Amino acid sequence: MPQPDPKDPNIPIIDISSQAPDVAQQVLSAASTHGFLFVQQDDSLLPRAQVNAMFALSAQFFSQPVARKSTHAIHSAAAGGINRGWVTMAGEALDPSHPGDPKEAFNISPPHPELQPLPSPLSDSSAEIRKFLDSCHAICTRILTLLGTALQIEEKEGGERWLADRHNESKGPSGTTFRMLYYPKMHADGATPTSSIRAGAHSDYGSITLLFRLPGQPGLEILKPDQTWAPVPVNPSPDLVTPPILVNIGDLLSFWTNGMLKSTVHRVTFSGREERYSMAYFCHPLDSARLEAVPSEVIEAFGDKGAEELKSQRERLGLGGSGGGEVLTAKEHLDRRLKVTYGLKD
Ligand SMILES: O=C(O)CCC(=O)C(=O)O
Ligand SMILES: [Fe+2]
Repeated sequence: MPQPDPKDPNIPIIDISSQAPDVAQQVLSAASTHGFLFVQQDDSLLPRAQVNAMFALSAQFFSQPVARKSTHAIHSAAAGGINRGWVTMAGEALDPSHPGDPKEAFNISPPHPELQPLPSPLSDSSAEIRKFLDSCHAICTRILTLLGTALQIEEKEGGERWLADRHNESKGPSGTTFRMLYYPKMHADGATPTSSIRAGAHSDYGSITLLFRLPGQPGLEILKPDQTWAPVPVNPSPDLVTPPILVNIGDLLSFWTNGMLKSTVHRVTFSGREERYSMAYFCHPLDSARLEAVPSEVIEAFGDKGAEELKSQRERLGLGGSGGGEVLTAKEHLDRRLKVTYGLKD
C-alpha cells in the first residue's frame, strides 16, 4: 500500500457533474480552506479530447522560431492590444521581486465579438479555440453557480446566479484570459539554472482559474498556512484515468467575499529538467462589475475573520494596507495588477 505523502496538501476532488445536494457545500468548503480544488466532470462540459487538442496546438506554436512568435508580441496592436499575445522568455515576473520567469506564454481573450488576430498555427484552429474557451467558461459558470448556492444568496438579490451573472461574457467585455504556458527544458547543456523557480510566487488576479497540466510534468506548489510549500500532484488519485482540472480562487473573489474564499499563493518550481506545458483559463468578472460585498448571510456570519489575509493581500498587490472603503470595478482592479506584473505605465 502506498504511504500517504505527509506533504500532500490534500486538496479535495469534487465531481461538479453530480446533482447531489452537498456538492455546492463541498466547493465552498474547499474554496474557503485551501483556495484550491480538483474538479472532475463527466466530459459533458469539457471533453478531454478538447484539452488534449489544445495541448498539441500549444506545443506546435511554441516550437516555432522566435521571429515567428514575436509578430504577435504581448500588448501589441498586431496581437489585439493589452494583455493579448506572446510573452517572450523571461518577459514577465509573477513575483516582481524576482527576475523574469523562465517561461513563454500566449494570451488569448474571449471573442468580443471577434477573436483577436492569431499567428499560425493558432489561426488555423480558431474554431477549436473558440469552442475550448466556451467550454472552459461553462465550467466556470457551473462552479460560480455552486458557490452562489452555498453562499445562500437570496432570490430577491439574484439567488444562486448572482456570481455567474456577473461573469456572463455575452453581456460585455471582461478580463478573462486563456493562457498557454511553455516552460523550456532547464538547460540544453545540463547546466544548473540560476534559480529553481519557473513561475514566481503569486496569487491569481481574477475570480477563478482553471489549470490544466500533463502527467509527468509536476512543479506546482502552494503556500500552506504554516508558510511551507506543498507540491500539488498532477493526478491526485490512482483511480482517475486523466488528471482532473485544478481550480483555484483568485484575488477578486477573495475581495468580493470579504476574504472568506482564499486566494492562495502558489508558484512553479523545477522539479524535473524536462520541458513543461500547462494551460490556464483565468475567469474574470465583467469589466463593469463592482467589487462590493456579495449579499450573503454566510459571508456576513464569517465576519472579519478574513481581514488579516485581505490586508496582506492588498499589501502584496501594492494597493495599500487597508481597503479604505474604496469600491473598485473589476477593470480597475485588473489594471492595477497588470501594471505591477508588466511594469506598465499609465
Ligand atoms: O503552470 C502552472 O502550473 C501554474 C501557472 C500559474 O500559476 C499562473 O500562470 O498563474
Ligand atoms: Fe497562478
